[in-house]
Amino acid sequence: MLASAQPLSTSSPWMNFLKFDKTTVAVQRFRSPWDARSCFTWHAPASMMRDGSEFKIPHVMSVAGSDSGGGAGIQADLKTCAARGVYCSTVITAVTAQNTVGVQGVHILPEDFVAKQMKAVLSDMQVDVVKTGMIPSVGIAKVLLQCISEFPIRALVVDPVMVSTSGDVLADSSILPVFRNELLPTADIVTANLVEASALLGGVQMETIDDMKFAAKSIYDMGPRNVLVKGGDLPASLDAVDIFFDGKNLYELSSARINTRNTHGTGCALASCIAAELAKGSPMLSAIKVAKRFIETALVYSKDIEIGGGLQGPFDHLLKLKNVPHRSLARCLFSPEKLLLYAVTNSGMNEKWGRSITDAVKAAIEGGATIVQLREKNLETREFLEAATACVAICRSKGVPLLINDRVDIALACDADGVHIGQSDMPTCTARCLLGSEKIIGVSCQTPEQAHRAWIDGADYIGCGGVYSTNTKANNLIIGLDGLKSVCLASNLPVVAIGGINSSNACSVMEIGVPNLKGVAVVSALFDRECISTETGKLRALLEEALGTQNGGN
Ligand SMILES: Nc1ncnc2c1ncn2[C@@H]1O[C@H](COP(=O)(O)OP(=O)(O)O)[C@@H](O)[C@H]1O
Ligand SMILES: Cc1ncc(COP(=O)(O)O)c(N)n1
Repeated sequence: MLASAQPLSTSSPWMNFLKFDKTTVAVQRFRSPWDARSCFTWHAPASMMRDGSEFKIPHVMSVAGSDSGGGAGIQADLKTCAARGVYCSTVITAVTAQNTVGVQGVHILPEDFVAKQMKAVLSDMQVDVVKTGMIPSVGIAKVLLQCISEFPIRALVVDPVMVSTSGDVLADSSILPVFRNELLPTADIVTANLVEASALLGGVQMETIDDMKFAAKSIYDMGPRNVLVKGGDLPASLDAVDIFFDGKNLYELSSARINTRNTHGTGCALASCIAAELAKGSPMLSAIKVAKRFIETALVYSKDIEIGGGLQGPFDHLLKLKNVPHRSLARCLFSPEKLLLYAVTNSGMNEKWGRSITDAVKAAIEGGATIVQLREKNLETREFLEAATACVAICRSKGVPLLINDRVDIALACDADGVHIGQSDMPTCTARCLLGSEKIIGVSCQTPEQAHRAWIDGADYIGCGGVYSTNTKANNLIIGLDGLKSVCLASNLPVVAIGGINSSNACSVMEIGVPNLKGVAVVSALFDRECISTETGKLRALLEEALGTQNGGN
């Protein structure tokens, strides 16, 4: 259940009188009606609560400007929420023509159209948290205040965007009174950078941590429930220090200052990450700590990426842009025909013959393997990852897909083409969530029920066996050719047969007469032989012949 908000009056009775010098801060303080609401008495994490059969997805609505360069504004909010696993709807207040050099133009949207966007979202979707960025006009601020008074939300995060990192004005000083008198008093948190904090406080100097502490307390006196003063631009500080004030305690939140030009949009991402964590149900201080860590991690990851030629570059919220170790080599698209001769490695056999995994994989590909799986049960993770990364490079250069047995983490880390999982490994749908839609997932099935399930759960192919007895898998059930056929018939997925298959029985397997049986997976008959490439070549020729006979017979 969401906590419901008290309706908010649009006329503002919470006028504060602040005198902005450090000695006298005379404050007449009226808290907003939101003080009375229980927006932070979280009944249960909003995230992933099962309500009947449906998941309640934490939802942030971002009310902000569009940054054509994609680093800040709405674009930053969308990426941040996606990275944090939270749904983000967007109400665009202005469209900016912007890049890493600066802001070349600002087109403010008509306030009635901003209102239309807001109502469209709020009237239909259950928004947990509203996060505001660029509010470029008093009219748009009023529209926002009106809308959030009409619809229940759990929290309001205000990032009082005024000037871009490049120094361009995004909201002029005419916005300050409505910020001070109306928006801030309704906010659960305000996240102001040094320039914004100074502007809100009528131009106070912001040069030291003590100035930031003073500012946090003074802004708090304008009515928000919490204040974060961000020190990204604090000249004298070696660390990136932010000051958080919750009305009782002051916190100095410090992280390493990352030496990079790619800090465009950090403020937007910080605020939307706080909003995302609040939407999941986090208390305020932990939401801020998570957000700060999120920024630090993203900046470390992105410190050397090059997008645009200006002074302030964007960073990578999703930590994905560099994750293509072999970017010059195209990923293999999976087609069922690739299952024809499926080579599955075995570390014991490589040890026996004194071969490295990479040499074994190279030889199998040379002989004509059409797909390779690394099935390494003895290697430590580090060693396995190194070998897998090398094998990905080899396989990709030859257009042969490489899958990892069981280890989704290794597959992700080395950017393999996918995984092969068994019935007692990670569930297929969980593996799919982790791997995304592009990776190949193969599932071992021995029964028609398992085969049907694999199809429903989003597998790409089925590995079916043991067709014959084998000593590469202990206690393996032998299902024979009949079992193989019934599995094939139970699923629309392509099937590869496995278990004791070699050049003397491969043709009989391929001749069972089901169109979705696409090939054979082989371990010993390739890797427990003196010359892997010769054995692979022989088997490939036999399979081609069996295929030719089948196609000729059609
Ligand atoms: N170079 C940096 N290294 C680490 N953290 C940074 C760096 N620059 C900014 N931050 C952090 O990013 C967040 C946004 O801060 P800031 O850049 O001051 O906001 P804005 O983008 O609104 O100007 C803060 O948590 C700040 O500490
Ligand atoms: C549309 C829009 N919103 C916010 C910012 C602030 O981001 P930054 O301070 O990093 O320039 C921006 N530049 N553009």
